[in-house]
Amino acid sequence: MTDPNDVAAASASSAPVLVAIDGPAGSGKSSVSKQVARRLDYGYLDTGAAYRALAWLALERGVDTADEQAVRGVADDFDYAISLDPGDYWVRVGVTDVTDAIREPRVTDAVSGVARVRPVRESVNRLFRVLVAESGRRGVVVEGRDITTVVAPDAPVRVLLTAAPEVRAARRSREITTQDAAAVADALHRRDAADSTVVDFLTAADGVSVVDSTDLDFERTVEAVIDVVTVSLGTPQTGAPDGR
Ligand SMILES: Nc1ncnc2c1ncn2[C@@H]1O[C@H](COP(=O)(O)OP(=O)(O)O)[C@@H](O)[C@H]1O
Ligand SMILES: Nc1ccn([C@@H]2O[C@H](COP(=O)(O)OP(=O)(O)O)[C@@H](O)[C@H]2O)c(=O)n1
Repeated sequence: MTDPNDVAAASASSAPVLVAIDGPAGSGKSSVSKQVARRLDYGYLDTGAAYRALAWLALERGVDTADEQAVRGVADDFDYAISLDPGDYWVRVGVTDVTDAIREPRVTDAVSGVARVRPVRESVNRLFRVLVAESGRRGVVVEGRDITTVVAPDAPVRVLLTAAPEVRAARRSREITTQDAAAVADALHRRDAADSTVVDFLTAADGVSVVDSTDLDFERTVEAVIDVVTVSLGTPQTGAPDGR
């Protein structure tokens, strides 16, 4: 895990503009954030991938994710890397590419157990801040559950991306073809319930703008988030010409 001393060194370098996006499972955080980052020519940081990669590593090692002490042991030896390029997304643990493996249902089922361990959260949060500070980007879209409240409460742009539970479950079940829709919906609601005991990502904190995508298609959701960025930063945001 990252040396806390790295944080001071990292924060001394020029700080990218942060767009913080939180929300429940299936609200569109990853896909919308990635597209917003492309449009603005910003970096993109998927924070959930770190918790998923840690859960993957715990499963690889046969560690019971209900055992906090054992999970902390795995986190102490977590060689993690993630791409912040929205056009080239990958996640690695050591030399292993785990980009696809961390989306497997067995990992999804285990991830909340890992995410509820406080020292693990503190440790990955330090890592996120270093990744952003060292990104070399003029801005980074960071998405997760506690970005607007814990990881980057001072971010100039803070968004809570929501959608009705049945809409989120339907979106996720269209992606997962190895499980039936009822099982996917059940797993999603159970995970939200477990996760929301640790951080509140269902109500907007003060100063956080809500984008409800229940009745918006993907494109309109991206535009709604870019509108929040424009209003929050006070200038129209122009990104890369190939950002669309
Ligand atoms: N506004 C939207 N309308 C329809 N589908 C959407 C919308 N936003 C996201 N999606 C789709 O819903 C699915 C879940 O989105 P995802 O970005 O993985 O959500 P999250 O990261 O919040 O779990 C993806 O297949 C995505 O393409
Ligand atoms: N900032 C974050 C991001 C994710 N997580 C945890 O990581 C898990 C996976 O996050 P994710 O963003 O990949 O989940 P999806 O909503 O994309 O399915 C969540 O279910 C939470 O347990 C968290 O606790 N805090």
